[in-house]
Amino acid sequence: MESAALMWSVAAVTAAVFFWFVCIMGSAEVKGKRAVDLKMGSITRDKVQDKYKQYWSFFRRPIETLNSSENVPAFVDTFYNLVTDIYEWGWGQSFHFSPSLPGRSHRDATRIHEERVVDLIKARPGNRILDVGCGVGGPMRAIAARSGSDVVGITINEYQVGRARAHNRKAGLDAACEVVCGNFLQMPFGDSTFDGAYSIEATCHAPRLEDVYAEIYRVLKPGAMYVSYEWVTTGLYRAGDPEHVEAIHGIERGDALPGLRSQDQIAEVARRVGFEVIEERDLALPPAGPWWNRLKMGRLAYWRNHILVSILTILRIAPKGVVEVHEMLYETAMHLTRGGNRLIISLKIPSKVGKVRMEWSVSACPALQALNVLYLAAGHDSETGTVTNTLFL
Ligand SMILES: C=C(CC[C@@H](C)[C@H]1CC[C@H]2C3=CC[C@H]4[C@H](C)[C@@H](O)CC[C@]4(C)[C@H]3CC[C@]12C)C(C)C
Ligand SMILES: C[S@@+](CC[C@H](N)C(=O)[O-])C[C@H]1O[C@@H](n2cnc3c(N)ncnc32)[C@H](O)[C@@H]1O
Repeated sequence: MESAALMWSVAAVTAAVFFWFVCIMGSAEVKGKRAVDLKMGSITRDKVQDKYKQYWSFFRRPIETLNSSENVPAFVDTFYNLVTDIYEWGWGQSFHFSPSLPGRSHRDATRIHEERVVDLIKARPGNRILDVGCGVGGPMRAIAARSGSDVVGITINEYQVGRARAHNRKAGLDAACEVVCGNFLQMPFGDSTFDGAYSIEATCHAPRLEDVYAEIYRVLKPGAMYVSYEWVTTGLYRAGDPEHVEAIHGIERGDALPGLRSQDQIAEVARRVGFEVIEERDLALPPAGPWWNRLKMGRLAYWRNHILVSILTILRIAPKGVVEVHEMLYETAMHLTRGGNRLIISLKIPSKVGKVRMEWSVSACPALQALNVLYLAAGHDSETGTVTNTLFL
């Protein structure tokens, strides 16, 4: 009798520890996803491993063949089927980095970085704003809530559309946020139909940046503003250094990128399609804290997540293939950290491009600088050529 009671107690404790490990420790940052709910987007369970292998062999090809390939959007779609739930579970609803802000949480830094868009493109209540490559809509909700604008997001991935709509409803923002499934290289929107646009770490998936920038230019009303947070290689990147090349290729393979562009190419492309470039800035440079800091979540956290996905796969709760996808993301995180530490990749060159001309003057505001925030004042007037606008970046 006593040994039966002991066995039951051991079983109960084991179950409680397992529940805590999976459901509490393994729950999403923003409680959006739990480890036990990991799916692989719209891919059926039995196809996950095959799809992962197809993805991997496609993105291991030489970059020159990738950026001329018509198949890139289809493989980017597969990539987001494979990673969307893991991103939500391990990172949250905003699939991007942000400059780290001393004394502020990652969550705050993310929101501040997103809300900065509102000022940059001057989004106002009643405006129609386009989110190019919207993911599951973390930025879209922050920007709609902050600006009172209506935001229309586009993503190539159907599964993300469902996730974004569900989050919008839950946040009570479904009237202000619309999500469309489509290719940003051929958008299903009329010419001159948006008052502003932004893209956050999304246009790096385009094989040719011209194509997506030209589409954005087409759908913007004359004078409207566009801001893009781009992933780029910096001037320190040396194509002859094997360590640099390995880091950059690792980032491209593990993030479905058909070839990273260098920092001096972005504004040039924007001009070529008709934009006037108003301002360009590398937010990875001081005073901003390193964007890759957040990846230093510690080997323990990665190890815990690895054990979790392995157990869930053995129990057939998670589909076969999840462990490989998780492993790929871990490798990618290592390459991103290496690239960041060597300063050969910068993830933040927001280039603010618009169809109007404005004069900019930069002045330092000590109080704001303490938060690693820069203060910009712009002057421009319709009659005299100088209106006053104050932007907090
Ligand atoms: C802009 C893009 C995505 C940027 C980031 C949101 C993601 C890049 C690498 C991802 C991650 C790497 C390691 C994962 C970890 C192994 C896992 O346990 C939990 C999730 C990760 C932290 C995951 C989260 C998202 C990233 C940081 C690209 C695609 C253009
Ligand atoms: C790294 S995520 C960023 C998502 C979002 N901007 C955010 O910060 O949370 C990149 C997004 O770009 C989208 N994307 C990539 N290529 C696309 C294409 N050709 N057409 C539409 N969306 C695309 C992906 O589906 C994904 O939603």
